[in-house]
Parts: sequence; structure tokens; C-alpha cells
Amino acid sequence: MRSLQKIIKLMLLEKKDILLAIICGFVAGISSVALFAASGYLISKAALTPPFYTLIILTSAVKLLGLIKAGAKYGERLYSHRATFTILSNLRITFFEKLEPLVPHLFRKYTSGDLLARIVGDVESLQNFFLRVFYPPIVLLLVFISTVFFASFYSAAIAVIMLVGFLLTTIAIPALFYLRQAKLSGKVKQERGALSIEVTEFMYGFRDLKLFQQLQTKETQLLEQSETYLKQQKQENINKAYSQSVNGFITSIVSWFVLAVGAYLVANGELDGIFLAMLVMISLTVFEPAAPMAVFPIYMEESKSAATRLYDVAEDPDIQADDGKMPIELLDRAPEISLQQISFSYMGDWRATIPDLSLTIPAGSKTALIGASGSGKSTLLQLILKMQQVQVGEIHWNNQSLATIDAASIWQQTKVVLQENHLFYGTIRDNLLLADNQLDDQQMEKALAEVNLGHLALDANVSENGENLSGGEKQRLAIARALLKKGNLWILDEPTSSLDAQTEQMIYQHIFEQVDGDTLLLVSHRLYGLEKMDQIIVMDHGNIVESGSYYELMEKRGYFYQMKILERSLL
Ligand SMILES: Nc1ncnc2c1ncn2[C@@H]1O[C@H](COP(=O)(O)OP(=O)(O)OP(=O)(O)O)[C@@H](O)[C@H]1O
Repeated sequence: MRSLQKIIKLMLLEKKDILLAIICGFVAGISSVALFAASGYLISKAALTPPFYTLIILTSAVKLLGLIKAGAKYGERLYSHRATFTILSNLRITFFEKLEPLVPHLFRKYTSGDLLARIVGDVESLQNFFLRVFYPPIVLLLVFISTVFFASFYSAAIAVIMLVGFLLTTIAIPALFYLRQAKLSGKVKQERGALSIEVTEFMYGFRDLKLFQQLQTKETQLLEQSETYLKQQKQENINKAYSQSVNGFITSIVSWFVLAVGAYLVANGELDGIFLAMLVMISLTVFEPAAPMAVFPIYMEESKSAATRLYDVAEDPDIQADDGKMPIELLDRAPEISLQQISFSYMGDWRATIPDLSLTIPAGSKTALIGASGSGKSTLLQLILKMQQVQVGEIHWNNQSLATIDAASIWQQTKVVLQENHLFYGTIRDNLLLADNQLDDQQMEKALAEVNLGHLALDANVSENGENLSGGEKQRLAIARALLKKGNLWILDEPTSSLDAQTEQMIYQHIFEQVDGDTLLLVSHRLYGLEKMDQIIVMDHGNIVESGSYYELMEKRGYFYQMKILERSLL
């Protein structure tokens, strides 16, 4: 319910349209009742051959009420839909703003399919909250109270029948169907989430499924999942239609009762016969807006669970970004990075990926991180980049704890090439401008030449995920992007793993020339060229097992030396 309160708060930003929708809704409802009441009265009066001017007044009133009703109905639709679309767009923006800082932490717990189902499907479900849950009961109540009050002047019994009908159609029947719906609604959302996950997995893995000839099997699974979802949805819609029909049935019974009791009262002389048709017509009209009330609890439940699902992600304590920290202008000089007795485990992992590690990377130094696959090298880089949070200990940027610095300030001062780098659909230029949108063509062409990509035009197309580039070209483009970015800390995670030895050497030479005085942290699997490094850190199972310069480690004849011998024997 707390989530729904937050949605209401967001909704109330559109106070003006909401108020106008309620006013127009009330005018439309009450003029509709008045229109039918006047028609009923006109029919009865006409039978008594009244003076001509009475008929003229009555027919004019009917026509006028018809016009008012149509105008007010139009106004209600206009303002309620305008409010709904603005509310939906506010909701989307709010959730995007809430989720954006949670990336990449968000993907540790939620799959992209699930997130898509929530952001698209659940936000979409919330459109019903305003249109069918929030304002219609207010309009209905206002119209009903006014009508029953009016009817009570003619007959208290008929007013009571209408009241009973009102309670039945707005409370008893909806409550009955709510119980049935509550079970179904949860299932539909679950199935929608599951289907969304299946679809995204299918799309992402399409090529591999084809290569492993599993496309057919996966397709069948997808169709089965879709069938289940459709079945649940159909069941839900049948339930909605059923409850609406029952509600409609009750309202006609109420009108029959009004007619029967009215006729009895007329026969007993307790009600003037001229008003009977009017009261029956009123009872037929006043329940019109009550019909959608049958589905009120269904939409209420749907909105409640959609709001909860959205806030569950946005406020999930497991994935909150560290931040809320004020951006800090980090000094424009090479930083010293020191890690003091840090410990870190991935969420849900019982073992510590980094059990207890201390390390200093002096300002302006070049450090290489080496070690077996899975020894925690990339994790260490992610901790320095604040893409993951240390659970114990502290990391310092110069003398400032990372805990007090917002992640964006760190990224601003860092040139990063990760193992996998995303290339965007567009041109080479678009992808390079990501580093700094003030770059001119000359600077970009120079960077391309430095990574041996001088043959690529800046206007050349890059397809989705850089599919039209080779693995090595993608890596070089990512390096060019890093070269063009401002920053004094270089974080390179196996930046040249897909390159041939000659290109690799050439690129490292450029990188080392550019690093000049900056702090560099490089993860590498290959052990040659490490002579240029100020220190080499050898990691194993999240621990530092050896550290020193290339010559110190070779002299020590320890872990690094053994790795070097092994590498030589393999070449
Ligand atoms: N997102 C993650 N969630 C859970 N565990 C992870 C995650 N990323 C890495 N790990 C685990 O943490 C450990 C260290 O991984 P990490 O990627 O840091 O190793 P690495 O030394 O960089 O390996 P490689 O050289 O193969 O890139 C591994 O056991 C890995 O399974």
C-alpha cells in the first residue's frame, strides 16, 4: 500500500486535470440522470395534454441537458486521459531516474527481461489506477448522493431501493469477484515476467541457439510459455466480463424493483403517478457509472501489485547505489590508489572473492595485475571504479576514502578499457564522441591511427553491438575511445587480448607514451612487456601472493618466475 501512496503523490502533480476530470465527470453524470428524469416526466406530462408552453419548456430542457451531458462527457474524457498520459510519462521518468544510478548493480539481481516487464508492463498497468480506480468512485459517489437525495423527496422507499442497489453494485459484487481475481492477477504478472525473460534470452541467444541447433526446442518452450500467459490473461478477462455482466443484471433488477414498488405506491395514493416514469428512468441511469465499479477491485489489486513490483526494484536494499554522495571535483592529477584490508563477496556468494587485501598503487606508477583466471583481478578493478562496493576495509583516492566520493566523479577522472566494451549502433564518430563530445575530427582520426585503425572513416557505420567489426577492431576502437578521454587514472582490463602480438606491442607503446605521469593499472594474461611496469602484483584466489618489479620477481624465482617459465615453454 505504501507503494501506491507514492504513486498517488506522483499523480497529484496533475491536480488541475484531475479536478477538471472530476468536475466534468460529475456534470456529465448528473446531467445524464436529469436528462432521463426530464424525459420520463415529459412522457407522463404529455399524456395529460398540458399547455403547449409546458411541453416546449420540457423538450428544451431535455435538449439542453443532452448537450450539457455530451460536452461534459467530452471534457471528462479529455482531462482524464490527458492526466493519465502525463501521469504515465511522469512515472516512466521517475522510475528511469531511480533505476539509472543502480546500473550495473541492478543486473546482479534482475534479468533484463524482468526489468523490461516491470518498466513497460507494470507502468502500463498503472494507467488503470487513475482511469478506473482513483477518480471514478468520487464521481459516482457525488452523482449517487445527489440523485438519492433528489429521489427521497418523492419516495423514501424508492430512495432506499436505490441505496441498496448502490451498495450491492459498488461493494458486495466487486468484493465477491475480487476474491476470485486476487488469485488470477498474481499469476498473470508472474507469467508475463517469465515470458519476458524467455523472449529476451531467445533474442540474445538466437545465434548460439541456431549454431547448437536448439532453436526449435527453445521456440517450442517460448510458445508454451506464451500459451500459458494467454490462458491466464483470458481467464482474467473472462472474470472481468463476468463480474461486469452480473453487475449489469443487478442494476436492471433494481430498476424493476423501483417500477414495482413505485406502481404499488401510486396504487395506494402514496406517490403521484406522474413521477413514476421519472423515478424509473432515474434508476436506469444512475447505475450506469456504477457498472465499471465491478472491476474496481480488480484494477485496484493490479495497480497495487504493479506499484509494489516497481518500487521493489527501485528501492531494493540489495542493489542501492552507494551514492547520494555529492559529486566531488577530484584533482586533475595522477592519483595514488590505496586499498586497506579490503574484503569483498558477490551477492549470494558464500565465499569471499577478495578475502583480505591491502595494496598501494603510487601516483604516476604503472602496475600490472596478473594471476590465474578467476583470481579476482577484474573484481579488484570494479572495486576501484566503485562498480562494486567493498564490504570491509577502505579504498582511498589520494587521501580521500571512496566511500565519500560519488562514483561519477571517479569515472570522470578515469580512462577505462574493460574486457567487454559496448559499441553503439551509429558511426565510428558517434562511438568516439562518447569520450568527449567536444572532440574534433582531427583528434579522433589521430586516435584511430594510434590504434592502427587509420583505415576506418569516422562516418563508417557501426552496427548493433559492433557486429560488423572484428573482435580486435572492437578492442582497438575501445582503446581509441579511452585515449581520447580525459583522466589521470588508466584502468585497462586485458585491453589487447584479441590482438596479434605486433599490433599489441605497437598499441602498448602508444599507451605508455600517453600514460606519461598518470597512474596505470593493467590486467594482463600475457607476461611479456612487463619489464616497463613499476610493480607487478600476482593474485591467486583473491589474495596477493607476490609483488615487486619485473626484475625483483624474476630474481625471487617464485610464483611469477614459474609462470614466466611456463609461458616460454608454451611459445
Ligand atoms: N558478477 C559476478 N557475480 C558473482 N560472481 C562473480 C561475478 N563476477 C565474477 N565473479 C566471480 O568472482 C571470481 C573472480 O572473478 P574475476 O572476474 O574478478 O576474475 P579474473 O581474475 O578477472 O578472471 P579472468 O582473468 O578470467 O578475467 C570468480 O570466481 C568469478 O566466478
